[in-house]
Amino acid sequence: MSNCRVLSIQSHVVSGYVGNKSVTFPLQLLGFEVDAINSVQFSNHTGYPCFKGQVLEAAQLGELYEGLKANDLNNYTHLLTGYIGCESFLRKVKDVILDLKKKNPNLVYVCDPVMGDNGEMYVAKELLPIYQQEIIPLADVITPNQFEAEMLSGVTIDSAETAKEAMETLHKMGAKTVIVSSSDLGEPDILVGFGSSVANGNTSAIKVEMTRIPMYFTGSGDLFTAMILVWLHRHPDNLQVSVQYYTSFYSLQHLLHLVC
Ligand SMILES: Nc1ncnc2c1ncn2[C@@H]1O[C@H](COP(=O)(O)OP(=O)(O)O)[C@@H](O)[C@H]1O
Ligand SMILES: Cc1ncc(COP(=O)(O)O)c(CN)c1O
Repeated sequence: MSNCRVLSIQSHVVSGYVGNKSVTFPLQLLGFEVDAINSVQFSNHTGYPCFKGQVLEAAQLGELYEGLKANDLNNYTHLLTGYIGCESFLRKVKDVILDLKKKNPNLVYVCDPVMGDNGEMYVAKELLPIYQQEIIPLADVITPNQFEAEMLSGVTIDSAETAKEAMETLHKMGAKTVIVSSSDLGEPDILVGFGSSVANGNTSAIKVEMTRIPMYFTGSGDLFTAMILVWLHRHPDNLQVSVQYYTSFYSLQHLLHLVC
C-alpha cells in the first residue's frame, strides 16, 4: 500500500463516467486514497443534447476546504484538478493549491486544464486566462489535449516541432512537466502523444504513437491524467513509461470496455 492521498477536484455526473466518477475507483485500485470534491454535479456530461445540474462557486469550495482544514484532514501528497464549472471556483482552486503546498511543500499538483476538444470550448472562455496566469504557474504536471495545448500556448500543433514549441511555451508559463495527451497530425489511423519535462535545467521529451479507434470518447482524458499521476509517482524520472503505460494498457482496456 502506498501512503498517497489525492485530493481530486473535478466534475460529478449522475450517469456515466467522467471527472471524479472516472478516476476515483481506478486510483483506489492502485492503492491511492482519494478525497473527491465535485466542482459541478450534472445529470450527464456536456456532450449530450442537454445537461442539468449545479455548478459550485468559490464560496462553496472555500467552505468544504475550511471543513477539511478545521479537522486537520487536508493532508495530501497529490492534488488533481479537472473539469471546473466557473471562474470564481477556479480562482478559489488557486488558494487551495497554495494552502496545500504550504502544508506539504512536496505536494505534487497534477492539472488537467479541461476546456474543450476538437476546436470547441465546453467551459466558459473566462477560464482560459486564469489557467494561463494563475493555475499553470503552480502546476507540477499538466495534461492538456491538443486543443487545450493550442489555446493555452497560442501555438497551432501540426507537427512534432510545433508540439515541442507549444510545450516549451507551457514550461515558460511554469509547468514542470507537460503532456499533450493526444494530437491529430493528419494521419487518419494514428494519434500522437507528446511529453516534456524540465528538471535541473535539462529538458527530456518523448513522443508516443497510438492506434486511433475511429470513435469519440468522453472521460478518457480524465482517466489518462489520473493514471499519469500514478505512474509518474511510481517512475518519477521516466516520462516514457508513464505515458506508455496508460496508452498501451489502460486506454485499450477502458476504450474496449466502452465499445463492447
Ligand atoms: N479515439 C481514440 N483512439 C485511441 N485512443 C484514444 C482515443 N481517444 C482517446 N484515447 C486515449 O485516451 C487518452 C486521452 O484522450 P484525449 O482525447 O487525448 O483526452 P481528452 O478526453 O482530454 O480530449 C489518449 O492519450 C489515448 O490514449
Ligand atoms: C462534466 C464533464 N466532466 C469532464 C469532462 C472531460 O471529459 P474528457 O476526459 O473527455 O476530457 C467533460 C467533457 N465534456 C464533461 O462534460
